[in-house]
Order: sequence, then structure tokens, then C-alpha cells
Amino acid sequence: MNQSVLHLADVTRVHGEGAVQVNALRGITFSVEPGELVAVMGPSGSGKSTLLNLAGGLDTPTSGRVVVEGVDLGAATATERAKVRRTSVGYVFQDYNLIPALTAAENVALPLELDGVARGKARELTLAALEKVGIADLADRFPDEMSGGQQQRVAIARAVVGERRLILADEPTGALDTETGEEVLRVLRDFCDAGAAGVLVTHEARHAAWADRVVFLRDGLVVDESGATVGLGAGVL
Ligand SMILES: Nc1ncnc2c1ncn2[C@@H]1O[C@H](COP(=O)(O)OP(=O)(O)OP(=O)(O)O)[C@@H](O)[C@H]1O
Repeated sequence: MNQSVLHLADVTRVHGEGAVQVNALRGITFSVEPGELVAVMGPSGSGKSTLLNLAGGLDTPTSGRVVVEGVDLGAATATERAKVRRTSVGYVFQDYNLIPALTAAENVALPLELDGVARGKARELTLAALEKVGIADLADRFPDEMSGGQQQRVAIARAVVGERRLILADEPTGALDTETGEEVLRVLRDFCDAGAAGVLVTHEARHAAWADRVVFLRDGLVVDESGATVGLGAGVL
């Protein structure tokens, strides 16, 4: 059996202390396998971003285990955790988070350069990633010279460059029109079809339809889990 790319085992996360304590996650267990795209849906405050931050090693659980590509992030040293973040995990945000002073290619190459990949190799991997998202011809453009959809493609290329296998996408289509949003989701889907594992946080059922499974959160608990083509009733949201 393939090893899960992401595994959360009975994860809780309590934010704050005392009277302002919030149980953001109250015992979540789920896995994402290679090739799988899982949508996470739920009302505002249900714990979606907390889940994504834990999965990416940006936050640590109060209890439970978060395992990325076989590395238990809780048991790992800070150096090991940072390495998993750099080499296994890619983030895609609603607002792209590109660096305006860098070209598309430079934005994509940045995580590789931070990881010490030699320049020539970084350039090669960068162009391959831009090619995969269909914008290799825009490699030398700056973010403000590209449309929103093109910028989000750059962000996806940056998230997957160098064979990172876990893509965490937080409302990646939130700033895009419907058609462009669907194109971006198709790119995400393609990467998962090619073997990556993806987690897509979304409020929109029609976006979740790109996923293999949908996990519904409410008040920090998984309240439902289903295939993307069933169970998308508005009652859950
Ligand atoms: N750093 C923090 N300190 C205190 N409480 C927090 C913190 N981060 C999140 N919370 C609380 O934890 C709960 C879950 O928040 P989270 O951001 O994970 O929800 P969400 O489902 O992503 O919401 P949204 O859809 O609005 O982004 C909320 O009640 C939120 O107020």
C-alpha cells in the first residue's frame, strides 16, 4: 500500500487560554493519499485554516499526530520540520502571495534557491513547473504584468516545484472569475492526477466537485465525509 502523503491522527488544537480558549479542532483523523485531492468545507470558524496550517507544519497540534510523508511533525526537530515544509509542502493562497519585485520564474525558483538547489538546476525545474501550468512563455513577466489566473498559476508552479507532493490550497480561486477559477482548479487536479496529494479549502460546492472526497467540518469536528459527487447538500453548510 502507498504511504499516505498526509495523515492526521486524532488531532486537537486549542487556541488561546482561559476564558478566551477556543477548541479550533476537536479530534480530527484523516489521510490524503498520493493522487488524491480532498476538499475541506465548512462554515467560517469551523477550523479549516487551522487544519491547513497544521498539515503544513506552520502550527503544531495541542494533541494528536500530524504525519507528512512519513515524518511525524510533532516528534521531528525544528530543523526536520522546516525541511518537510521546504521540500514536501506547497501552499497556494487566495491572494497568490507572489513577490512583486520578482519575475514569474524568480518567484517559482525562490523555494529551490532557499533550499540550496544550484542555479542551473533551479532554472530547469522552474521552467518545467511553469510549462506544466501552461505559462512558460510568461516566465520573465512580473506579477503586475499578469492576470489573476496567470498569477495563481505561478503560485501553483511555486507550490509544486521540485517535486513537492503535498499541495495545500486555501480558497485558491477566491479572487478569480468563475472561468479562470475553474482553469486553476483543473491545474490543481492535474497535479494530483500526476501523483501529488492535495487539500483544497473551499466554500463552493462546485469547486469541491473537482475533489475525490469532501470533508465537512463544523465546530472543529468532521461531521461528514463523502465522495465529491454525492452529499453536497446545502444542509451541511
Ligand atoms: N490564533 C488564534 N487565536 C485564537 N483563536 C483562533 C486563532 N486562530 C483561529 N482561532 C479560532 O479558531 C476557530 C477556527 O478558526 P479557523 O481560522 O481555523 O476557521 P476557518 O474554518 O478557517 O474559518 P474561515 O472560513 O472564516 O477562514 C475560530 O473560532 C477562530 O476564531
